[in-house]
Amino acid sequence: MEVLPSFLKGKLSPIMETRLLKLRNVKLLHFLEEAVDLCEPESVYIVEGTEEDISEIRNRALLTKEETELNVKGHTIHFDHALDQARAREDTFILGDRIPFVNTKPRKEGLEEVKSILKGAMKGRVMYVGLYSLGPVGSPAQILAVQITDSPYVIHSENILYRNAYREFEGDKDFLKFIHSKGSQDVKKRRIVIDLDGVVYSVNTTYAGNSVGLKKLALRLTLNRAVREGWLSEHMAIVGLEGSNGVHYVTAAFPSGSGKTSTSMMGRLISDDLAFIMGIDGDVRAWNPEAGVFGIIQGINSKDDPIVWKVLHTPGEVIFSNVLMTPERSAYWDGSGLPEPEKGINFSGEWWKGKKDDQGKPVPPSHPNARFTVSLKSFDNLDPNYDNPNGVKIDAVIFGVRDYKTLVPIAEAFDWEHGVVTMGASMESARTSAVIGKQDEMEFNPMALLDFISVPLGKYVQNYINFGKRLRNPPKIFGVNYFLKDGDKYVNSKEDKRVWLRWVVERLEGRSKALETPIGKIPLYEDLRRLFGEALGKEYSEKDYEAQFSLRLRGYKEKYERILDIYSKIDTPKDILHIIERQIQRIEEYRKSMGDVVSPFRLKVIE
Ligand SMILES: Nc1nc2c(ncn2[C@@H]2O[C@H](COP(=O)(O)OP(=O)(O)OP(=O)(O)O)[C@@H](O)[C@H]2O)c(=O)[nH]1
Ligand SMILES: O=C([O-])CC(=O)C(=O)O
Ligand SMILES: [Mn+2]
Repeated sequence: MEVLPSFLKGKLSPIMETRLLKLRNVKLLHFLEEAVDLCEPESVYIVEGTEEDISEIRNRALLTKEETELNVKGHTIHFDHALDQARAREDTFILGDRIPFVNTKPRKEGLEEVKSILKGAMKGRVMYVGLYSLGPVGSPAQILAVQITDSPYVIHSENILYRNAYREFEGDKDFLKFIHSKGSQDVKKRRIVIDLDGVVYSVNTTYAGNSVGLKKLALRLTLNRAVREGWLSEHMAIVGLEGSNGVHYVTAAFPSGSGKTSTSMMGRLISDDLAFIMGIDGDVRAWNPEAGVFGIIQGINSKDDPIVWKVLHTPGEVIFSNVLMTPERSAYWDGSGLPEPEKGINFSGEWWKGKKDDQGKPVPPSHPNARFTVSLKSFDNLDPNYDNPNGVKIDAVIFGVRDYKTLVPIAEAFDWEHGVVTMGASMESARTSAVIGKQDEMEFNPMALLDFISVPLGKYVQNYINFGKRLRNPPKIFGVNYFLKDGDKYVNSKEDKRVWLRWVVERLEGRSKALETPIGKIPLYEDLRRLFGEALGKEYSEKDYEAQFSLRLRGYKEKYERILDIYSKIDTPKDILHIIERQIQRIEEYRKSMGDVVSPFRLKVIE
């Protein structure tokens, strides 16, 4: 492969030509041919990932006005279209046969539609080709991926969020394939089309959750592969928690907008959003597919989030998206604790205090799903193992939800299967602004993967259970809820999660006891009082404990009846249904003898 194929003639500078031909990757050439024929770009830019490359792409994002420089060195701001501020669930399809809970489209129809929109979409534009590795290079979790896009903002984001891996593409290696075009940004023609065996297409959107292929689009592909190969590709943070016997790494699933990034800042950061998890010699090991954070900015303040606050106020590479740019060119967002500016520029254009939209609704200065994009390397709590090809050993798994009414702040499962089924597969959580559409409605969201499941759900849960069976000593599983309310007030503050995480560590090290309940094991008052003192220097009253840990058994019963109903109607293995049925039976027995709401002071200590 010494000569350039004809479809690329006139589209590559001599440097780019050398870069491409050096790889001798015929599969890559075939992919480029498809993209060039379809999108008809003026030229092609191969990203090698050198420092010059990275700064060149950042400059191009500024030149095309996809980003604007802020008044701190290295900081830029990007705006997505006012109607393109979050993941577009309704416009996202997996090609192929119907699968319950998955938005599918017949293959031929889906491909024809998206290709007709992408036809010629890059005319007069540069087509960027980013070459990355999901997971540390040389690890069992390494999966190569190629992003094609006409948006320098998208490539700039990926250079921050993923590991450039140009050299790994030498030879005929396989890779995941993503083609994105910002198109005309007509949201009516926004489509995200996922071919599980082929290319993922995304057009007429720039919001990173829809356009950055390696993030949530790749998750559908890797989840599907993981189920076929017997490992787990999850929507989870990975964090190291210090205990008396060293560091315990845990993974933590929370639906979008519900606690992954904030939990990952409570200990040693490995990952804030995604995890590849494999069984290796009987242990569980996990890797971060990513190398950066695309985090929610609303509510980030100096007291609750000192680590993120520092990153967002220090010179260095940061892309802010959909916050307010003040006349002094600084970034402002809601919940920062700073006074609201009088005016600025935001996702709706010019913004001023009191601005209303077409329907007369107030326009907030920053969008509730406004975000920051930053390399992991910028965080003071980054764990030295973040890029270790061996990953880290996982001792516990957390499944967390946003449940205002029923679930206790933390409970430990009886065992792996009980936790996987009644905590992970049974998650119900309130929708947040990370998805376009109605907010705050409770929805079924198994393992925080509702939008990303790409296999039948029963099969997915069975893979989880089988995964545990192959382990020497399966991790303990915990169910968490940071969002319980009494009336309209949260019963916990944001920092209380430190205490729940300490309890996890003490359970792993055998230093805290537990109370038996029908839904799992919960903390004792005495242990929590001690931990609130140690972790936060806070008094913890019996009244607080009772408000947080009373078992709302009627709510629990109704929840598991809904879950049983859902799983009974799809193709679910019998053993999984039995675990839910036994949970309902246990709740009913307790409820009959103890009533609808049971104070934790009436429960017995088990260990
Ligand atoms: N009330 C309350 N809010 C919290 C707590 N922890 C986090 N939040 C808020 O919940 C929102 C989402 O938290 P994140 O940790 O960013 O959620 P995430 O799971 O990383 O979300 P994605 O990045 O969309 O996947 C933010 O606005 C936080 O400020 C908590 O303990 N209590
Ligand atoms: O993908 C996104 O848009 C951001 C994110 O982390 C999520 O929604 O889970
Ligand atoms: Mn996050």
